[in-house]
Amino acid sequence: MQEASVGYTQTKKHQIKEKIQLESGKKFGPIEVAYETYGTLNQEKNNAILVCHPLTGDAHAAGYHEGDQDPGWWDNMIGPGKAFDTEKYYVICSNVLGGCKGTTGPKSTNPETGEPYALDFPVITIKDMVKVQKKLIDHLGINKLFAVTGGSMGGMQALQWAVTYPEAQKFCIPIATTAKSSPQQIAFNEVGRRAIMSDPNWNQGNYYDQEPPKNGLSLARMIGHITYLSERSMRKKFGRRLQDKKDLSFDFTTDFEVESYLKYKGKSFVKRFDPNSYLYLTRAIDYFDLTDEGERTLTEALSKVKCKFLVVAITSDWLYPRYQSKEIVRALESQDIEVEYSEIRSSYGHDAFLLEPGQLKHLISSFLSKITVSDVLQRDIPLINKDTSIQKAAEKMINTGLTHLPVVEDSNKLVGLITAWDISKAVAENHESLEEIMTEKVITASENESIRSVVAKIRSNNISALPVVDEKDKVIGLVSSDILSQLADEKHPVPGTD
Ligand SMILES: CC(=O)SCCNC(=O)CCNC(=O)[C@H](O)C(C)(C)COP(=O)(O)OP(=O)(O)OC[C@H]1O[C@@H](n2cnc3c(N)ncnc32)[C@H](O)[C@@H]1OP(=O)(O)O
Ligand SMILES: N[C@@H](CCO)C(=O)O
Repeated sequence: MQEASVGYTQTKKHQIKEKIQLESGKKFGPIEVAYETYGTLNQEKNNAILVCHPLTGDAHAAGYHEGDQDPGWWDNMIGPGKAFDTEKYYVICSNVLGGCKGTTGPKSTNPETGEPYALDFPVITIKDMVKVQKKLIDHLGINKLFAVTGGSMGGMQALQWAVTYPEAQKFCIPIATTAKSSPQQIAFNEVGRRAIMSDPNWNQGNYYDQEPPKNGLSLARMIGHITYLSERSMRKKFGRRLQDKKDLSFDFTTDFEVESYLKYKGKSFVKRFDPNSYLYLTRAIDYFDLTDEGERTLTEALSKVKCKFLVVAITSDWLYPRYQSKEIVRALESQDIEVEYSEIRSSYGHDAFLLEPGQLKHLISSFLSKITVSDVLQRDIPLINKDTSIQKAAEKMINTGLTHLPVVEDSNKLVGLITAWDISKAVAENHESLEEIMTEKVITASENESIRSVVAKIRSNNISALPVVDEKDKVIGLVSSDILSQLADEKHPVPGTD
């Protein structure tokens, strides 16, 4: 399928009225959450992918806002035919707590004072960000996310989701990240923060009605940006070329292209970011440590996770080096948790997760294509037996929204299937018992069957849901054609389809 844009998008808002308990012990609220969604949430609400943004990202991950020249920050990854294919998945991205792009952060108005919070905003952590995202996901009525993903600080959030809400996602794809910030990462963040706080315009964070600390923020971004590139990519991009001059100036004006580039990056950053948010978000990154400051090992921290992992590192990333991803992989493997490790081979450095969509698409789609029925089946379904009244069966369908109910006997052994159509027929033809109308030769799926195989069954028999049974014909759950067709791999059409 050809890649395409999700088109025009709009940022929506969700209000969390109650206060939430922060990791610091403080309670904080109300909170407004800015978010965008792309694609369509299916009826079962099981095709949602939460994309968590990196340090300076926002809710606008894909598509265009009216009047904008540039698309969202991960537009090369999200859209029809892209790695996160919006023809299959419903992609959600929200601005983090503490951010400056619509979600409550230091520049938001404190309802108690009517003034911006500034430094009265509480120190927040990755756990707190994730807690707020969970409230948004609950609000959208999604019990279980198909996947949670993100790069850098987004990868930290994805890991934290798997630890805090083990039942809430099937797949976790952390990219170019770590299970705990290293001294070097903290050190760079601290230099950036000092640059902001040393700017006289910072004024202890109270600059919202005056000139903001632009020089400090710009300097912080210049330092940060160096860490997002690799030595090789800088050499390739700039060499020692001079900017708009033939000779060295022998003063402290801009001589080299690389200097000009960094100044440009710093200057453009201040137009889109709040200095206080930079302080708070880098602090949240510093505090990120799944081992809770050594209170438990990483293996212990990850011992309760339930999802499958694809951990992606970047070969030239010296800010979040590969060993940090491998630590996560080893800890998961030692717990027998299914994990794949892959590398983006790139000279771009840390920012390669924004610049190598081709490789990422290949890694992610081949990882997601390995899913089986067990990854998508709905386990919590009502079962009925032959003696259930037709009215009761109809009630169960209405209450659950399911159009197929397996009929079982002792120990949940499958003996038949009732569909909404059967119920209509029973009413029209005056049948009195389920036994008269149920299908006895039921086509079923097994837990480890591939999606392709089940889609083939569904299409060739023209049915829309299958009971999933174990080797003793005991019902485990139900899969519907909706999610299955979406996940079927278009590169390998399912037999019997055009
Ligand atoms: C909303 C968000 O952005 S979310 C988070 C993701 N975004 C970021 O991280 C932004 C910071 N990262 C970057 O800028 C990254 O380098 C990338 C990955 C996003 C962009 O990579 P590339 O497309 O290779 O762009 P590159 O780094 O070369 O920068 C290009 C810009 O620098 C300018 N530039 C290049 N060389 C020079 C120079 N010698 N002097 C001055 N400016 C220069 C270009 O004119 C261009 O300007 P424009 O962005 O206004 O068009
Ligand atoms: N360059 C990205 C990654 C930082 O880790 C950003 O600014 O968010």
